[in-house]
Amino acid sequence: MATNYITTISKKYPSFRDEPLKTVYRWLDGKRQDDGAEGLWRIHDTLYDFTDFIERHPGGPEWLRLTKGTDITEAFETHHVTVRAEGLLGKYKVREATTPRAVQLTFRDDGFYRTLKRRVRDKLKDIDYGPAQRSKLIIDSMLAAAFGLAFLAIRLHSYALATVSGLFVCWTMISAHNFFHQRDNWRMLAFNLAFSSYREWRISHALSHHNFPNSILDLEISYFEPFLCWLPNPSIKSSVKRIASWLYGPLVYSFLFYGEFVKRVIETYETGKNTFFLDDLVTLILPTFMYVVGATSLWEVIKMWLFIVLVASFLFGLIGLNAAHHHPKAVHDGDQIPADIDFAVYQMAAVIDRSDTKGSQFMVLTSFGDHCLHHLFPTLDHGILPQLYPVFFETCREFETVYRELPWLQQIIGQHKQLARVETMTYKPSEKFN
Ligand code: HEM
Repeated sequence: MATNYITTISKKYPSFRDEPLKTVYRWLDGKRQDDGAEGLWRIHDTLYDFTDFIERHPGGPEWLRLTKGTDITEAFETHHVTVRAEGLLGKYKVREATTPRAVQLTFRDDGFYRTLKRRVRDKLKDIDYGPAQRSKLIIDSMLAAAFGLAFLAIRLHSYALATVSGLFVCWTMISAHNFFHQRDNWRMLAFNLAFSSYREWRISHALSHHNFPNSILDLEISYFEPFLCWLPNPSIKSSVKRIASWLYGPLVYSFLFYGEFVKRVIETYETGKNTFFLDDLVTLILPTFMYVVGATSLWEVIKMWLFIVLVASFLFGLIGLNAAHHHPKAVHDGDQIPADIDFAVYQMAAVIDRSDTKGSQFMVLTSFGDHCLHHLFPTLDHGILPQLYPVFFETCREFETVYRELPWLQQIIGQHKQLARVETMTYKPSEKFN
């Protein structure tokens, strides 16, 4: 039978996507307008009212508070591996939705994702959870190293040591990403170490990017579009931008963290909506510590701290934007994908894993490693993901979907080729890779 293809997972061009100030709250407003959730929460084709459940939600109240009025199908499916959450749905059901879903990703009971989830659920009963504890030890050690090096840097007036401190700030933040995907816990706050916000990333990264990677619904695509454009669409990237972005890309990486802060200041000023919370003060802990223990001038501390943030930002961009999504063979909106694509198959289409970090828990935790499995089960600690490969590969074979991986150098070269790519391609799940 001939396969039908589609070129986007979003049936409708997302509302507010092209507004000049792209923010997480505007993204949620757009979903409220487009998702047919009628002011409630939508899962598949049913509407629910979880108002009374918000404060009791084991994952934390924020997830449900933020998503009222939107379709949470993908988030609901991926954030609950056990059947407990599904068992609660009946209690909160209101009625059937009147419009079809805006996103064309499927979760058939006999499809790839649900089959794999059942197998993972069984597997989780007898795996070793020791590595999840080790993840905590790793992030705690990196946090301590970031502070220790910042102390030495300010005492010895050494920008070389400040650079290494920046590396540890970056690694700490990437590892904190493992924790903000999970139920509320203090380690997620480490993500706020350098002007970033775990709260905003739970929307832009966990709800937007994770569920709809490389699509027009992915904020990690639209945020960068004025500067770095990965969609293969000549109408949004001129010939000059396609190549010039290779040169100024590193500058974009360096100012990512400052940019996030400035954007939130502008948003608060322009919309009157406060986007700052008590946890944003975490950003000030490192410079305050440097000032207290460094016994030097405030100006010295500010200069060196801003330098540490710059280094951390550059490395975060370098690692994050070359991690797994922007190789020319990774599907981007505009490329052809099979119609009715299963959620898991779409994730595999949009991810090419890093092969060189496999097997090292430290490397995986600090490089967005084991990314495919992480997209499929974001609440599972990165430390335990390697134990799931046997059931994952078994399911890949059964559904004739090829798992793809490449070393970092090829990911970096691929990311630059993707910035230049304007021709679209067709993704065939069973097609051989390499
Ligand atoms: C935007 C949608 C949602 C998100 C992002 C979300 C996120 C999460 C997260 C991060 C956890 C912690 C997982 C862990 O530590 O293993 C969790 C647990 C849980 N959530 Fe949600 N959740 C959502 C919607 C819901 C809804 C609608 C229900 C109930 C009807 C629900 C019920 C539960 C339950 C029972 C748990 C405990 C863990 C389990 O037994 O699976 N969640 N959720």
